Amino acid sequence: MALYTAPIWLTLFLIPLLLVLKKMKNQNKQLLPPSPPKLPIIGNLHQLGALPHQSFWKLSKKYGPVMLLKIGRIPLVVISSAEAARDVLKVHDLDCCSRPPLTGAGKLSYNYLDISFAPYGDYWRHMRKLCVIELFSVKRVQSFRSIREEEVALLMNSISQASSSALPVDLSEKIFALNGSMVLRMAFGKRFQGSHFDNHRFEELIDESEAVAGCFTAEECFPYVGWIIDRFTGYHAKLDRVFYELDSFFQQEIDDHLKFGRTKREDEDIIDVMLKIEREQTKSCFGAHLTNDHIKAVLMDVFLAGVDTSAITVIWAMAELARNPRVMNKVQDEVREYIGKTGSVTENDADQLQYLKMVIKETLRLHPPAPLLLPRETISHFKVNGHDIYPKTLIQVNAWAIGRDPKYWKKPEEFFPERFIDNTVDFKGQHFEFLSFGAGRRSCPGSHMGLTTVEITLANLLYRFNWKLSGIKQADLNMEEATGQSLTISKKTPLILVPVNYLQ
Ligand code: HEM
Repeated sequence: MALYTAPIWLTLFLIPLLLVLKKMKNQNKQLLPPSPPKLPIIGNLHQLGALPHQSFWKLSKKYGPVMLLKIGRIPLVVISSAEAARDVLKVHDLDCCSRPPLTGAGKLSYNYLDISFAPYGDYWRHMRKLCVIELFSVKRVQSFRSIREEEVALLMNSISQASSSALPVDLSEKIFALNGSMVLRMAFGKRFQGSHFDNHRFEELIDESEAVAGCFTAEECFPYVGWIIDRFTGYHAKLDRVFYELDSFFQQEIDDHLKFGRTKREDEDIIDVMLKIEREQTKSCFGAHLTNDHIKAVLMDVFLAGVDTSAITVIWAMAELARNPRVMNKVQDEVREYIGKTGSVTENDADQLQYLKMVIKETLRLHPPAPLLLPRETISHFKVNGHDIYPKTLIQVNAWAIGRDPKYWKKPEEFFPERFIDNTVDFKGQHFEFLSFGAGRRSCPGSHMGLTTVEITLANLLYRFNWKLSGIKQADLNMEEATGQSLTISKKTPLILVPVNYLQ
């Protein structure tokens, strides 16, 4: 009996042991992406630099297009080629279409009730669908047309005054203010000039919100000790202040819209639309009722995603044109020939200007406002280029580096809009060498609104004025990127140009 039981016990012991050993062997076979050397505790944090997309680009030349970094305890995979971007944003889109739970984003989005920062799931799907249909559709964008045309006309008048005295204008300031006004009017249906909450404070608030929303706290990167750094930098106090200011502002606007006797407007603003949905909704929409917090979270998205991105694009475009007179003359000829002497460019006109569209494309290739898109978080395990990527990994796609890669672009550093003649490559999410609006499930739903704003602004600036540099040569125009921003990157120094009236 003992003779036979011994092998049975042995087998019962051996099988689990073999299984454990096999699992360990498989685990050893896992192929993580190459990594630059790390330091204890901080990992690769010291290699991020002031402009992470540029640092990642340099590192990727040595460590490849799929590269693993550690930011404290957080694993981060940086994607730097069109092929790997296709794998991540198309083939494995579903495996990595969530967003990391960032403290700042969580607070400013009323615990992820928005679209941009909400984790992937039913709620995000419903909310995104609702906003795509109700807020970002071609019809809705069209309904805001008069706002854009009026605001652009006001800007042209103010530049015209400066031009009559041959004064230089700070175009960066003016373009940010223009976009701020447009978004405020689209969201709240009124202008804020001269009030306590004027454009200047609004712009500051957007910058401050982006700075606290788009980054990890030290506590998230370094558990146990990070909170000391956060206390030292005043992160939470800053976040609370920004949240309080925006929240009271949004609440007041919602209350004003709910006031009895408010005159009904023909063109609904974003609060009108959201309040209508709140009134008419069926409970099944989100499994819960749409509340004021949902509305405020969407407003937050519209402000954070909608103001900076379009303004940054217009400013880079004007900077590139100012140092490329050949392109400047060609695009101005196109606009002026098409418009004649009518005095201004309408949105219908702007839509017909093919070379202008190429100028915008070329600007977005070289200067994508969100150079690393928005961070994604993986939901499940998958492989890219044979490398294992595990759940809860942060993914950043370096759209900026891919847009400058000589593998896909001839003379990539040159501002040459003609590269898009007879070229089907576009930024609509199907060509992974050109990712200014992202791709896949989390791609930008506001691209039509953004592009319409950029086109009408640029077309009028180019039609109404000739532009001269203020006391510097073209080659000396500062084209550096600003540091200290988190989600979007703008031009470092203000763009100062001298306007000369074309229509005397
Ligand atoms: C030139 C203008 C714009 C550019 C270049 C731009 C670019 C982007 C990029 C790169 C992303 C991230 C995509 C990804 O993670 O794959 C994004 C997301 C987003 N954008 Fe835009 N954007 C622009 C204008 C706008 C406007 C005007 C709005 C709305 C008013 C908007 C709303 C959003 C929202 C809500 C998301 C988050 C989508 C999600 O997570 O599901 N964007 N945008």
